[in-house]
Amino acid sequence: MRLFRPGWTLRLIARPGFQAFAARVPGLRGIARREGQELFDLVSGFVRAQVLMALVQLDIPARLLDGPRAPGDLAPAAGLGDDRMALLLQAGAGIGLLKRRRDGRFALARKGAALLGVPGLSAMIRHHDVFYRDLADPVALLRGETDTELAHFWPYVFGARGAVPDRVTQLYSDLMADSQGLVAQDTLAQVRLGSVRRLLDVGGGSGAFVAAVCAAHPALRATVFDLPAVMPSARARLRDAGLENRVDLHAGSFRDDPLPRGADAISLVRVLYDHSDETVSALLAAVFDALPPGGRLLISEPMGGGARPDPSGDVYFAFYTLAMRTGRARSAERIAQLCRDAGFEGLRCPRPARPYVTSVVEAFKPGAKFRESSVK
Ligand SMILES: C[S@@+](CC[C@H](N)C(=O)[O-])C[C@H]1O[C@@H](n2cnc3c(N)ncnc32)[C@H](O)[C@@H]1O
Repeated sequence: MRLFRPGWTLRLIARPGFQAFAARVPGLRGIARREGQELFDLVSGFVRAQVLMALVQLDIPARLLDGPRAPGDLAPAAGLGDDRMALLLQAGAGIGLLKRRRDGRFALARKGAALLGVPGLSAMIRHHDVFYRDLADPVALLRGETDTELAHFWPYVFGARGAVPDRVTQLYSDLMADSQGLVAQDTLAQVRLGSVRRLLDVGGGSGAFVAAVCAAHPALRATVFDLPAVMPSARARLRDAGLENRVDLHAGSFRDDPLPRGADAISLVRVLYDHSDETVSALLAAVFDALPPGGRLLISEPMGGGARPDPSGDVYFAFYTLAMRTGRARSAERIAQLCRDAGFEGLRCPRPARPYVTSVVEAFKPGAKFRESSVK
């Protein structure tokens, strides 16, 4: 007979009496306090996120960039009374974005300054009002009973073609392009594209990834393939970057149209997680078809659902894609399997530097060129 049934420690910890006991015992006390604080951080997570939202909506970090300010200085422009501004600034200091000075003024903390320095982060926070409304009843969301706003916010989710207002297309293109700098940086650090002659970026949005690749590889040419509605913003961005002679634009839907041929590498950056397994399998088959023997497939996006759950892929992106209703955050192993099913080999899943930014999977179409490059 076993002395202790499996899980006895968890049942012990779950007893209110044990919690009171642990708070008194040296050794256990430190652990209980730390875990208690972590638990409370989870309980108050939504309030923290809303404090962050208020700070960003009222431009407080930007307004503190020139130096510390008193609540009374900042209150009128925000339409708040001095006491409410003091409450908000105090909360901002509580979550580590601001610092309270002895004289009662508030200054930007390092994290608050970094928030301004990450392109697209403020815009991302601002658009979370939509996401939070979708999360208002998380069980209903999980049961599929919510008509989510995010599904309508991202117009291509249901395969829309051209019927989306320009303002909406521009908004999502900007959100994606702003955050693309970090994604491109982490992606390019994980792969060597020196031998690539032409890159086809499928779902390439307004061309921000291709622009970063062209800057890193001056001899490379590229094509951006995306929905017709996205083409005007891609054209404008690539023209501003002086890349109109190196990058072609190809309008189409990968659900309905063949992918252009002629590229020896194809990238899918933050594309797969928007779509169902069925759409992803069909897309990977089309990519396989469009590549020459030895051609390279590069997938880069936040991933989740793997053996080591993490708060970015398995909480944020998992629920974000759930609210979008068509896709899901997949693990590198799952993506690699879908690639193998499509015929790819030579799979690489390098360890991501910042999983909350992106993770990479690289694969090759079987063929002479792949064998040559893999021997190097
Ligand atoms: C999340 S955004 C990523 C954009 C860009 N790759 C990036 O990382 O910034 C997904 C992109 O896929 C494009 N897309 C979605 N469905 C598509 C389809 N059926 N055919 C072509 N592009 C599509 C969208 O228009 C959008 O630009």
